[in-house]
Amino acid sequence: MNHFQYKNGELFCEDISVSAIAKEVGTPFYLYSKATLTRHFKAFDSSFADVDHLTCFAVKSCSNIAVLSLFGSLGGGADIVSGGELFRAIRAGIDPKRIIYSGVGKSVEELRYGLKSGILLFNVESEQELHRLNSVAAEMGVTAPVSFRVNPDVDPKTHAYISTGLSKNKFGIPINESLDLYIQADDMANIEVKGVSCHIGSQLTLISPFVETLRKVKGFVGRLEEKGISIQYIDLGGGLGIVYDDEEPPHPQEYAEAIKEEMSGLEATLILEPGRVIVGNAGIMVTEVQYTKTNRGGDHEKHFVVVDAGMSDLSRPSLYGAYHAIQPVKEDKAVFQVVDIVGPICETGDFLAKDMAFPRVEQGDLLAVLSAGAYGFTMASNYNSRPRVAEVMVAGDQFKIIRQRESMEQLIQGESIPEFVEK
Ligand SMILES: Cc1ncc(COP(=O)(O)O)c(C=O)c1O
Ligand SMILES: N[C@@H](CCCC[NH3+])C(=O)O
Repeated sequence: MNHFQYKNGELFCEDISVSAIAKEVGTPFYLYSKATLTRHFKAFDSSFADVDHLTCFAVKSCSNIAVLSLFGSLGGGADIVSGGELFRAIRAGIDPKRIIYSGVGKSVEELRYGLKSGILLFNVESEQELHRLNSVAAEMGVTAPVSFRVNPDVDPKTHAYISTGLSKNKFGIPINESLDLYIQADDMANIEVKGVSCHIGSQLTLISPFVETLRKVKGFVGRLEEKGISIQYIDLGGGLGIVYDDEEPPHPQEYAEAIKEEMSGLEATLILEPGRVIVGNAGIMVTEVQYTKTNRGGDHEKHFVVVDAGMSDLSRPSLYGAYHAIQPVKEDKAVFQVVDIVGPICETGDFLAKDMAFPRVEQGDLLAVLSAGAYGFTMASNYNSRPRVAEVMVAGDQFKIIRQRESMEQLIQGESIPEFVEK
């Protein structure tokens, strides 16, 4: 359930019509519903209410500080993967003791920043990272709290580009080779071993890969205990899928029940890193039709709806062939035709939808691209020198721009013409 619904033929976000927002903000823009964000966060988090757990929202999925601050106020922490995300999380008021740091390529500077900030855990992804972290911590005279991200070699049965827990993926340390690393880390002066973490992929629609992973982790924790290494945190990562089209992902409650059953007997705090399941259907992208056209070949004709948002604003369709439902903001359009909905960017791969049966729309009509709250704005770029779009949050009958549309000046901010180029 989300708060993007039609009322009298007009799409509303909570109590405000999307057209009214577009009139003030211009297009394109991302639009988030506070009530939906809150509802989805609580639905996930409260499913684990009876176990010791921490929900660390995956910042990469939707990183606006207003969104992070909302989840912080609901008791959430943050799963970060860069110094930039750490900066955002702290600015949003998230307690560093609720921040965990994943990622295969943490730089010395980023490790230092994490240590200085006093984060809860570093999810270390390689032996070299462990050594780097130990020496940075030694140099700073502190101890680094560590989980290793183990790679359980479980097939998450999702898109190949967002599968992360197979042995052929770059993430984590093969679970079978991790024991020696734990023993090594346990002896290091500036490392405190605290947990085991994993994350097998994103947009999972089955529970079984999570359960298989947790079983492997559980077995591994037993082996660690035999070596005298006790584990305080078990981090299962994120990955629960959502409905974009006709998927049937499990409800967070079902997911939680399966996990809790497997966790029984373990004395550790459970950490979860959900992203998409919380924000995916709490945000849409609004775009305006610029042109419609038909390109005819010998034996075919192709209809295009050209809109003012493209792959630089929402890259998922181009990057993964991902499906996003698209609907006109005004519902009264009745004649359907099969169209490609494309952006203004000079790439054939710049599309938001391909061969979609779509009501006949006209120049100036507003379209809502649904399920755009996760990996939407955060994956936007300035390709074709397009300023990044605005982000807006609605709460009831109010809305606020939570990120201004970029200006032309911001587009070239930091650029300069050196003397040896100037005429
Ligand atoms: C380490 C890590 N944690 C959490 C997530 C969040 O995943 P999702 O948005 O699928 O819940 C990701 C992204 O897949 C990730 O790489
Ligand atoms: N960017 C991906 C998800 C990647 C998750 C990161 N580990 C998507 O849009 O589906």
